[in-house]
This record gives sequence, C-alpha cells and structure tokens, in this order.
Amino acid sequence: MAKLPPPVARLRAAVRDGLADLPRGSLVLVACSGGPDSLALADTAAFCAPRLGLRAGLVSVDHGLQEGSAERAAGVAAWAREIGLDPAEAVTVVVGAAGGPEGAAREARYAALDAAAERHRAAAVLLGHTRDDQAETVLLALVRGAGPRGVAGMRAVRGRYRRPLLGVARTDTHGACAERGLAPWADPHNEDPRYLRSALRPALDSLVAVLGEDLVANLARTAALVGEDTDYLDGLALAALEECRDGGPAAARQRPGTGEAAAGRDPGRGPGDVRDGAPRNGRLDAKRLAALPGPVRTRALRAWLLESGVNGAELNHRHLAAVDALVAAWKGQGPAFMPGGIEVRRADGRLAAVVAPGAAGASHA
Ligand SMILES: Nc1ncnc2c1ncn2[C@@H]1O[C@H](COP(=O)(O)OP(=O)(O)OP(=O)(O)O)[C@@H](O)[C@H]1O
Repeated sequence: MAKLPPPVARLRAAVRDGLADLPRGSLVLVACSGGPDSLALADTAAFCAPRLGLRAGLVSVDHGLQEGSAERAAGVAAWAREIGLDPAEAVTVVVGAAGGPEGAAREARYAALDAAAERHRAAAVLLGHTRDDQAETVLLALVRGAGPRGVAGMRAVRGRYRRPLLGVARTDTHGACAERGLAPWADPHNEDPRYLRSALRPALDSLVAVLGEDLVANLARTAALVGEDTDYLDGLALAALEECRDGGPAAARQRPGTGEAAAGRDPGRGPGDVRDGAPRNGRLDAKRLAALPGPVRTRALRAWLLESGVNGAELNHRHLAAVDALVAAWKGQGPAFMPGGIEVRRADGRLAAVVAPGAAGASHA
C-alpha cells in the first residue's frame, strides 16, 4: 500500500484523537468556509468519521458580505455531498451591525452553526483552527495585555465546538489540500493588513525567522499550559463564590431580584421582575470575599458579574479592578460602573449588582 503523505497522515491522526470519545452513531458537523484549514478538515472527517463509527456532515455559512459568497458556500456544500458528507448545507445569514463587521459576522455564523447542530442533533461542530491560529491568538492576547484567560487562547473543546486541528501546523492543512487535490478558497481578509490578525502573520513569520521554527509550537504549548491552570483556578473560584453568597453556600442563585430587594430591605431569592435598582443576582458577603486569595477572588467576582448580566466581551480589567476595590480596598467609595448600565454597590458589608436607575440599554439577561 502506498505510504500516506505525512500532512494527510497527521491530519487523520489529529481528527481520530479529537473525535475518539464521541459515542458511536453520533453526527459531527464540519463548519467549512471553503478555506484550506476547514476544507482539509472536512476531507479528513469524511475519511475518519465512518472508521470511528460516526457520521459526518458539513455546514458552510454565507455571510452575504462578499461578492460570490453564496455561490462559494453552495459549491462547498455540493462538494461535501459528493464526498459523502451528509447533511451538507449552505446557510445564508443576515449579519447585523452591532460589534463591528467582524464581530457581527462571527455572531451570525455561530448562531447559524448552533441552529444547524440543533436541527440535526449533532454531537459536535468541528472548527478548522490550527496551531498557527492558536499562536496568533496568544500573541494578540499578549499585545493587548490580556490575563491568563486570553493567553490560554482557543480551547480544543468548548461546549459542542471542537478544534481537532489545534495541534496541527497550517503548512499541514495546506499540504493536505495539495496532496488530496482540493482547491481551497483564498479569503482576501487573510491578506488585508487592516485586520490585526492578518497584519500579525508576516510579523510572526519574522519572529520565527529570528527565534526559530519552534516558536509557533511553543506559543501553542504556552496556551495549553496556561489553560490548565486557568481552568483549575476557575473551578476554585466557582466553589468560593458559592461560599460568599449572602445567606451562605446553600443560598439559591437568584436572577433577577425581587421587588422587596428593589426596596433595599432584602436580597430576595425568588424570580421576579427586573426593575431599576433591583439586585440582579443576590448579594455577596464582602468579608468572605476579602479573605480569598486575589486570583480566586477576581475570578469569583467575574463569574458573579456575568451571572448578573454583564456582557463578558465588554467586561475589562478596569471594571474588575473597580469591583475588587469595593472588597479589598474599601474606603466607603461609590459604586463601580459596569458595561450595560449595571452598577456594583457595597452596603452593609454586602455587594449588590443593580441596574442603574434609568440606565439605557441595560440588558436584562
Ligand atoms: N463561512 C463559514 N462557514 C462555516 N464555517 C466557517 C466559516 N468561516 C469560518 N468558519 C469556521 O471557523 C474556522 C476559523 O475561521 P477563520 O476564518 O478564522 O480561519 P481560517 O484560518 O481562515 O480558516 P479556513 O482556512 O478554514 O477558512 C474555520 O476553519 C471554519 O471551521
């Protein structure tokens, strides 16, 4: 038997590893743009899935933002059907305006992928991110001064999403496309220096030239190591958060506050109307919080803020520092202001997250 070309062999090994734990008979959907990474992934999944007792399908999302995008998505789906992927769908989405064009396209894409996964009862959706994408993510996190959560980069498994190629070099996905006679689409965005990630690629190449070939793999390894530590600390923080809830660990999570709570007499525990000034998610005991180690405390506070309806994408280190100061540097200061018109106040030794009276655009999650 002819020896398998090394890039193809490496992709197949990675996909086998990444899917081995899925129950036999389940469906995996490849999210495929038509670019080299996800095209190689789809081709590999078509080969590996039946050998693992799985079914494989494909979804290609047309964002409707570039000329020919609908034809491209339809072409990818038609190719997928030819190689036996089933279902194989092209889905057109309407991209909104919020969060910038890239953010809005991402949001619409993930909504479409989630809907497809629900529709077909897929056990997993596979994304084509590679080790090089991970290295870029780590560098971008360092550039913006992110904490460990950012440096941990993308996760191999997050909910229904899996990235089986996260340990595979981009040269291998491109090599596999060439070996298998696939004709990937070249996304012009990847060459457009107005996108930070695209601008970073040549810079990363220059770093590799100076620091050596291992740089990309080492950055990706850093992400994996930091990710393990972050997950561990997040676990500690969630347990600590329960201990710090007003009323003790047995206190049920409450979202949002009740009318009584709005009057400031009682934190309130049952579901009720969200109204201005009502605590969003119960209160926290500031003394118990203050006794926690800093990294656990700030993680617990972050988790509580997200529960309280603060948008995680908008929550930055300054917001967190302001809330933390209410606990660890308490001098009777006023509220800490969070995105979405939510305020965190300290009164009677307890923290409450409330919708600022009259706040416009406060999200009532
Ligand atoms: N239009 C799309 N339809 C379906 N999946 C997509 C689409 N765009 C991106 N994806 C998924 O998200 C992954 C990352 O996309 P992104 O555009 O950031 O990366 P990329 O490195 O250019 O990947 P690719 O070579 O697959 O286009 C893709 O590999 C693919 O799995």
